[in-house]
This record gives sequence, C-alpha cells and structure tokens, in this order.
Amino acid sequence: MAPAAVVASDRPDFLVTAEEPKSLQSIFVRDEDERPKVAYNQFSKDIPVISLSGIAGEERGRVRDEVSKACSEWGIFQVVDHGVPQELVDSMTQLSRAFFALPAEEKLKYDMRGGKRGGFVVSSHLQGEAVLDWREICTYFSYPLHQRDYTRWPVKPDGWRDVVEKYSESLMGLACKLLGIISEALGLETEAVTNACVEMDQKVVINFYPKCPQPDMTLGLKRHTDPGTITLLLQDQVGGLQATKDDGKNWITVEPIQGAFVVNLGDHMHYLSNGKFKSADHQAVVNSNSSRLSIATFQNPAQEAIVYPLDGVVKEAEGEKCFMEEPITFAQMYSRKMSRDIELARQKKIAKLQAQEPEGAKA
Ligand SMILES: O=C(O)CCC(=O)C(=O)O
Ligand SMILES: [Fe+2]
Repeated sequence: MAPAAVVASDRPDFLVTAEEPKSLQSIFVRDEDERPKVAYNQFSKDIPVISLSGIAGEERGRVRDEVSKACSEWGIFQVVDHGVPQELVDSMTQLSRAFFALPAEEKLKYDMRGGKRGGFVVSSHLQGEAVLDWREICTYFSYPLHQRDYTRWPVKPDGWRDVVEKYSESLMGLACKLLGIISEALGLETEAVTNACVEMDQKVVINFYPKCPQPDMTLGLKRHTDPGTITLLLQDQVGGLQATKDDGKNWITVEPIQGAFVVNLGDHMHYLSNGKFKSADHQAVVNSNSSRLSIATFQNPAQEAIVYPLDGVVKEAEGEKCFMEEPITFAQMYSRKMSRDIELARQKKIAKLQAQEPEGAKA
C-alpha cells in the first residue's frame, strides 16, 4: 500500500508568489469530511471574552470564575486588558508580515526541512501528513533561554529579532499570570501548574495564510488540539480561527478582537485537570479575499515534566476517578500523540484507496 506521507517533491518551497495561483494543487485538497463547514468571517460571540483588569486585586475572584467556566466548556477564551503593550503587538505583527513578504530565497535561508529546530517552512515541519496545510510558518524556540539557538532566528526584516525577544518575554509573563489563575480555578495553589511544567518552554509560531484560490477545499491548519499547557494566539482582523466543543458537529468562527489574545488550553492542561478542563479543538480556515496572519505562542512543560492529574484535583471522596492509568513524561505524551495522528492519517488514506478500487480488485 502506498505510504500516506507527502513526498518531498510534492511539497512547494513557498506559497507566497507575485502572481496568485488560479487553482489549488491537489496536495492541499482535503477529504470532504475535513473541509470547512462555516465561513471564515461568520463570527460568533460564543467564546468568552475575559478582562484581566484588576486580576491582582479585588477582581481576581471574578476572573477565576470566568476562566473556570470557559475552560470547562470550551478550553478556549479571549483575554483583554492583559498588560502586553499595544506598541509591541503592533511591531510584532507588522514585522512578521514584512518577513513573509521577503523574497523566497531570503526566507529559505532558514528552511526547516530536514529536522532543523526553528525557521521557515510551508505547511508544517512535521513528517507524515497526507495533505498539506495552506500556510507558511516561521517559528522560534524562545525558552528556556539556555537552549535558544539564534542561528535559527531570521535576521530580516531589520529589528524583528529584537521585537521577537521582547514579545516572547512579555507573553511568558502573561502566560504565567494565566496559569496562576487556571491553577486557582482548579482549587489549587497559584503555582501548581507552573511547578508541574518544571521549566517552562516557549515556542512562537507565526502563521501566514496567503489568499487561497479554492478555500472551500482546503484548510489553513487542520483540526487539532495543541499538545502543550496553554497557547496564546494573536490574530489579525480577517478571521479564520474556528473551534468546536462537540467533536466537530458544529463549528464556530472566533470573532477577532483588536488587541485581544485567544487562550487555548492544550492536552497537557487537560491531563493535569483530570479532564475537567478541555483542550481546545480547533482549526484555521482560509479565504480568497485576503491573507491572514496569526501568531501562536505555545507554552509547554519541559520534556521530562510528568503528565498526570495534579494532587488535589481528583476528589476521590466525591467518587471521582483518575482518568490516566499511569504517569508519563511530556516527551512520551507528545510522541504518542504524533504517532496516533500519523496512524489515523495512514488508515484514512488506505480506506480511501480501497473505496476507489474496483470491486473485483478487492481481496
Ligand atoms: O491561525 C490560527 O488561528 C490557529 C493557529 C493554531 O491553532 C496553531 O498555530 O496551533
Ligand atoms: Fe493550534
């Protein structure tokens, strides 16, 4: 049986071109059941928007309750009044757009293919996908500081590196503030989740989704949950982030709010909470009217951090059970997730090929 993975020669080096393509290459065409069901600009107000103003004082209880409700229902919410300076957000957005507008040969100096840690690539740096995502990405591994490899950080456009450093630091601060509230929302000490991360790891992925000739047949980023603890997502005003809380039956498009961050809980957080908090089930759709930029800051635990419900979360006296059989490390959790995703894609491809075979050819 043919392998499900994309072969290297099918993968374009870049998507941004002077002349917009008229049709979609087949490598981007998704199966019908994966295609978008809701328009990129049909915005919904279902995702809670939470103001962090007064979080260190008398508003803390309100913020905690709102976060708790959003995490149980969706695993996703937006935050405003978060303290990240607007000028920094504006510079980060503007310089990121300028990076994707650079000539392809400049971006390809940081080509990530072949397992490089950080840089530029089309779709995803992961191996084994059967269909490609309609996006270019640039990614930085920003924390822990002692693992930072500046040789993988683009030097153009001028000044960007400096802005990325400031942005990373500011978002690390916001993430820690949020993890404190999330710990309290679980009825635990403020430091419980950050302690469980051992040493906080941070990766910034800048997603650029060019205008797409046939947006109904593809996705900017296929449906997934983020593996880590939380993700802070900055999106422009175009729209395209979609979420589902009922396993893909209904989708909503998250309304872009100027200056807000979308907060997604990841699988690590879901496990730490014994499933009380959801990991956000989401995807990004594209459109033919405008390109879109989003910047995802992934806050992950250390590779050796233990993934298991936190002490005090499982109330055995109230009849609750621990939903994990045994503790595993984050590295194990991640590799199991990746193998599962690749295996699912492989099985799907096989089923599709078998369905296409003429009756007589089926053994
Ligand atoms: O672009 C978006 O809105 C979603 C990005 C995302 O989910 C990711 O990078 O993991
Ligand atoms: Fe994501």
